[in-house]
Amino acid sequence: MEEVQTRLQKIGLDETTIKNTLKGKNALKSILQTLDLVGVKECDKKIGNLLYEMSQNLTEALDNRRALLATYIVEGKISNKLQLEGGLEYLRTHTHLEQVPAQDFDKAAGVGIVVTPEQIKNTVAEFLQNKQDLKTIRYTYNFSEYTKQLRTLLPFAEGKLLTQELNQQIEALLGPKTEEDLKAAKTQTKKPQQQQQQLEQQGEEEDDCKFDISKLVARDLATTVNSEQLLNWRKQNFPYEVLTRFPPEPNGYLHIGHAKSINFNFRLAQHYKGVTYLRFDDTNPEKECQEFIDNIKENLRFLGYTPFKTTHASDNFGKLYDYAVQLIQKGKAYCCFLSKEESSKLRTDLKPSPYRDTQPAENLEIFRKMKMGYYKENEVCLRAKIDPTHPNPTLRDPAIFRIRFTPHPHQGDKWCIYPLYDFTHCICDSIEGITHSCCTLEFEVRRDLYYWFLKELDLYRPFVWEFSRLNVSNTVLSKRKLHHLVFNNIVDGWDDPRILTLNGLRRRGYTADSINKFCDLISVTRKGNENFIGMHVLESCIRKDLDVKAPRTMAILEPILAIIDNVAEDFSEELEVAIIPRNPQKGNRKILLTKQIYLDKNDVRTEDHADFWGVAPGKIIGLKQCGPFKVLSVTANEVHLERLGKDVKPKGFLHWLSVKEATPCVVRLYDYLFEAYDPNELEDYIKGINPNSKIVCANALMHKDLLNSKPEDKLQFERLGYFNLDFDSKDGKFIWNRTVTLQEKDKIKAIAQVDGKQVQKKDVPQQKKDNAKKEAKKE
Ligand SMILES: NC(=O)CC[C@H](N)C(=O)O
Repeated sequence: MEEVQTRLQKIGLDETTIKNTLKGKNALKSILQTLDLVGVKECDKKIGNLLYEMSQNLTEALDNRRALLATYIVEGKISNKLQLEGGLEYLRTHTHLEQVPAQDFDKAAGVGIVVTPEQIKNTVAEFLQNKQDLKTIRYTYNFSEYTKQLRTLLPFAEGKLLTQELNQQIEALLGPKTEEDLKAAKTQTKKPQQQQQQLEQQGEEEDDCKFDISKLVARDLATTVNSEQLLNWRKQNFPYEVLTRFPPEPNGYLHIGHAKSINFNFRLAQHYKGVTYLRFDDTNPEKECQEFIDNIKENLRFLGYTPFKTTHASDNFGKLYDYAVQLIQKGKAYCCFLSKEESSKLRTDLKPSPYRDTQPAENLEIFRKMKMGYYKENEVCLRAKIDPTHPNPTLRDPAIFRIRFTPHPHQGDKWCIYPLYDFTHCICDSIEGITHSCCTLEFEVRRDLYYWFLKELDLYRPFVWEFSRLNVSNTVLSKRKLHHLVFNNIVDGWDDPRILTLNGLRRRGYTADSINKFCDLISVTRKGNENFIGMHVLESCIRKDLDVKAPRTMAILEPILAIIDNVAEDFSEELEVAIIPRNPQKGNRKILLTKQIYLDKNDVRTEDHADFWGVAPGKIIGLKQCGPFKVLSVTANEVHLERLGKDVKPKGFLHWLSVKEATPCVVRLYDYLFEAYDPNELEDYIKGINPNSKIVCANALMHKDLLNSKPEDKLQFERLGYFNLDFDSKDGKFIWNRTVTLQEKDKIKAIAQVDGKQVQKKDVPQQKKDNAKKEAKKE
C-alpha cells in the first residue's frame, strides 16, 4: 500500500485525493492502469491530476480509449479540465467508432487552442457591439444567456476570465448601476403571486441548494444558442427565467433514482425562483396506464413537491403531427415501408432506405393515410431524413411516428399513430418553454438528435444537461431487473420494503425528509456513468431523521416468560419514561413492571458463554428502565429472576414487556435484498440475492399502548431498531416493518438474531461480514 501511496504522491495528487483513492478499489485500479499504460512514474502535478480525473471518468465502454486520452494528457495536448471534458464527451458519443478520427477529436477537445486574455477581450467587445438593445435594457440583460452565448464563441476560454471580462466591459459601457437600475432589477425578479405561494409551500426557507446553473456546462453550446427572435418568443410567453420539468414515462413505479431527478429539477428551479412541471412522457400506449400516472402523482406528493403544472406529452400529439408534416414538406422526413428487420439491417450496414427519396407530396399523402388508419401496424412508419451513415446511430434516419391500434390512457382512441420519444421530448420541452432539460447520461447520445429536430423546425432550444445515474449498493435499480424481481415473486410486489421503489421505501418506513436529504447529500454530477452510493448512506439518513421523530417503546420478537421470584403475586410498579429522550417536549409514557414479564428468547441461553451478556443462569442482567436482576434459573420455556438493589451495575440492559401489557403483533425484519455489494457486476445478478432478507416474527408482542397505531406510524422498539406500521395492518392485526437497525454495526448482530432459530455468529455469511465491515469503516 505504501508503495502505491508514493506512486500517487509522485504524480502530484493531494493527500485527500490519495486517501480517498486508496479506499476505493476501482478508483485505484483505474489510475494505476493509466500510469502503467503510459509508463509515467513521476510528473507535473497538473498532468498527474488530469490523468487522475480522466481515469475516474472512464466508463467500461471507454476503457479502450484510455491510451489515447492518457497520451494526449502526457503530451500536453489536453492541458485542462475543460479540454478533457470535451474529449471525453466526444468519445462517449462515439463509442461505435473503431478508429477515432484525430481531426474531429482534436476539435472536440480543443487541442492546440490557447485562448489569450487579448482574444477574450476582443471577442467580448465584438459580442457586445452586436447587443444593440443593451443600452436600453441596461442591467436587466440576461447574464446567463450572455455568458452562454459567449462560451460558444470561445469554448476553451476559462469561464472565470470570460465573465470577468464581460462584467468589466459592460460596466465600462453603461457606467455604474444607478438607482433606476437597482429598482429595475428588483421588479424583474418579482414573480406572480401564485408562484410565490407555491414556493412557500415547497419550503423555500431551507435553500442550501448546491445547484448552480453555471456548473451545468455542456460542450456543444453552439447548438443551444437561440436566435434573438426565439429568445423573445420565450420571454413573452413564460415569465420564469428558469423552468425545469420532471418527465417520467408512466410505465412503471418511481424509484430512488427518480427521487434524485425530482429533487434536482425542483430545487434547481426553486433556487432561481423558477418553477417545475410534471410532464408525463406518454408516447407509448402499450406500456402505459392510469395506475402508473396516479402513482407518480402520489409519489411526488409524498416527497412534498407540487408541480407548477402537470402536462402530458400526449396533449401535444396534434402539434407533433403538424411538425411532422412540416418536416415532410421540407423534405426532411419520409414514409418508410421497410420491415423492422430490414430497416435495422440497413442501419447496421449504413445503407439508405429505398424510400428515402419519395417526394414530399407522396409522403404527405401516405402520412395522412397513416393517421386515418389505412395501414396496418408496422407496415409503414415516418422517418426523419438525416444521415443513414452517421457515426451516431441515433441520427441514422430514426423513426418518428409509428402505427399502433392501441388506445391511449390519456387520449383514448383518438390516435392510431404515435410519435416516438426523441421527436416528442425535444418538442415538448421547447413548446413548454423549458430552459434546462436535465436527464441521465444514457441520453447523451440522443442530444444531437434533440437539437436536430429543433433546428429544422426553428423552435426554441432548451439547454440540455446530463447527469450520472444513481446506483445504490446491495440492490438493483434498473427497470428490467426490478420487473424481473416483481414478476417472479422474488419480492412481494412493487412496494416490497426491500426494493428502492418510492413505494417500497415508504412501506419500509422511509420518510420523505430522509429521502430528500439523501438526494441532497449525494448531489448531482456529470462524472462517470454512475453515481454509486453505499446503502449505508441512505440508512444513515433515515436513522438521523427517526432518531428525533420516533417515539420509543418495546417489543418482543420471540417471547419467553420470566418470573420475578422476590416480588409478591400482585406486584406492580408504574415506571415513567421519556417518549423521545432527546426531545423532552414529547412527554413521558408509562410502563408497568409486574411479577410476570416477557423477555426475548434471543437474549436468553440455558448455558452461559464468555462473550454473552444476556440471560444465563447465575448472571446479573439489567432490564431497561428498571434496574438490575439476578438470573436464578433458565429452562427452555421459563426464566426466574430476582430483583436487586440499584447499586449493582449490570453490563447491559434488555428489553422486556409486562405480561399484563403485552399484545400480539407481527414483526418483519428486513435486510439487504442482495448480499453482493454490487449485484450488477455479477454475471447473474440473481445469484447475489440474500436468502435472509426478510424474516417474519409471527409471534411477536408489542406494548398495548400501540393498539391505536395507524399505518405508517413510526417508532423505535428499543434495541431492535426503527419500525413502520405496514399498510396491511387492519382488523386488529399489527404488522411492523423494520426500517433500519439502530446502528450500522447491529446488522451483523441482527442476522445472528434470527429469533429462536439461534443462528450463531459463525453462520453469518463471510461476504456479508466483509461488506458490513467495509460499510462501517466508510461511515
Ligand atoms: N430526457 C429525459 O429526461 C428522459 C425522460 C424519459 N421519459 C424517461 O423517463 O426516462
